[in-house]
Amino acid sequence: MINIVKEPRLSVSTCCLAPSVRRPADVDTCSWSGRRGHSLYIVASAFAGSGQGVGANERLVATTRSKGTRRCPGSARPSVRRYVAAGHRYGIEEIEGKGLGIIANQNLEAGDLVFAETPQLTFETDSNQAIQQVKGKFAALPSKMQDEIMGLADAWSSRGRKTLRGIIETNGIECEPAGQSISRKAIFLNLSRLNHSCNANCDYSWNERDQRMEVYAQTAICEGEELSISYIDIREPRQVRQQMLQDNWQFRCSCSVCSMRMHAASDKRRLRIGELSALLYSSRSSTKKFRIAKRLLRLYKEENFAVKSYNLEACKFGYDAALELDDFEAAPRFAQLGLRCALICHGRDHETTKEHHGNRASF
Ligand SMILES: C[S@@+](CC[C@H](N)C(=O)[O-])C[C@H]1O[C@@H](n2cnc3c(N)ncnc32)[C@H](O)[C@@H]1O
Repeated sequence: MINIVKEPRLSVSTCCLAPSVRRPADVDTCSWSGRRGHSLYIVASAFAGSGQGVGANERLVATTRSKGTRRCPGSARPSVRRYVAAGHRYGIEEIEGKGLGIIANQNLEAGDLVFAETPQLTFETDSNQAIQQVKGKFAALPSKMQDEIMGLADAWSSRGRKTLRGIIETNGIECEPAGQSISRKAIFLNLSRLNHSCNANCDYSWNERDQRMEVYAQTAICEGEELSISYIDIREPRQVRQQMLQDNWQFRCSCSVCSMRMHAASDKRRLRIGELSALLYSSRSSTKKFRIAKRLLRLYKEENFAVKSYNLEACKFGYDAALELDDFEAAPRFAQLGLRCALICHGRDHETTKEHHGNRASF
């Protein structure tokens, strides 16, 4: 999940689909005039049935929020109609200034699976033929699915005229087993509605066995709160983050971190976090890696990072370094924390979680 090479996590950022001038070509043979646009009539994609995702072609229906449930302080939202599938943990609705977004329909705990979704369109991003491949696959889809895909946001649309290329740039998301270079991306109908935050409360994890993307809550979330993911590596100061989001998704981020008036301390911390994270990979000394891992864990806590993939990375390095240093007190602590983070990021059955289970069990 972590890109050490600081590139956007969402969107297609390859030579084939994202040339140095990132704006997709105006003339695109797969252009669309936005027939349905941002309609609130959404048909969910097919799911490999965890019971927590939306079923294949299940229509999302309007509901109103149930009364009398726990609410987060300050999360009161005007009474809105939600478009949800009955019994699901989230709904899709209009969010002021952001287009559509996803809202929690119930209180969630860290590690809860919010939904799982199979991709509608996959493509290789390291192929010179990437855009042709996407167009070919798109053309082969049923027209209803083409409509659904063309109903997704296009950050590059001009006067409401969307292009397939713009939609892929805006919504394409990597789906590779952890640790592999990103060369396969996909379009998902529901996942694509998650907006960005520089301290997101959700993260996504590719489940290679079931060939589906899973979205996990990273912290406790109250009913009515917006669910968010991070489109970029957030270990950057505000100005860099804002520039990346503007360049790649055409919006100015006003998340809780970006809108802090006193952001100097956060910027300083994130810069340091970025430097230390890079050092984890470049350093050859186990002693140094061990110290960096511990320092990073402290900084993530101070910066209140909700997403646990960064902690998971630090735990993995810390655990390996502790073993190399024969530190049999620290190693199980890293293993224990790593397992907790893996469960929150990836759920029980993921290979990464099993690896951390193994580490924990060896003590
Ligand atoms: C992947 S889409 C997310 C869903 C989108 N809001 C929709 O209506 O389908 C990305 C686009 O959503 C909008 N967006 C995402 N996060 C945002 C944020 N934090 N603030 C404002 N706009 C945001 C931007 O227009 C961006 O190009």
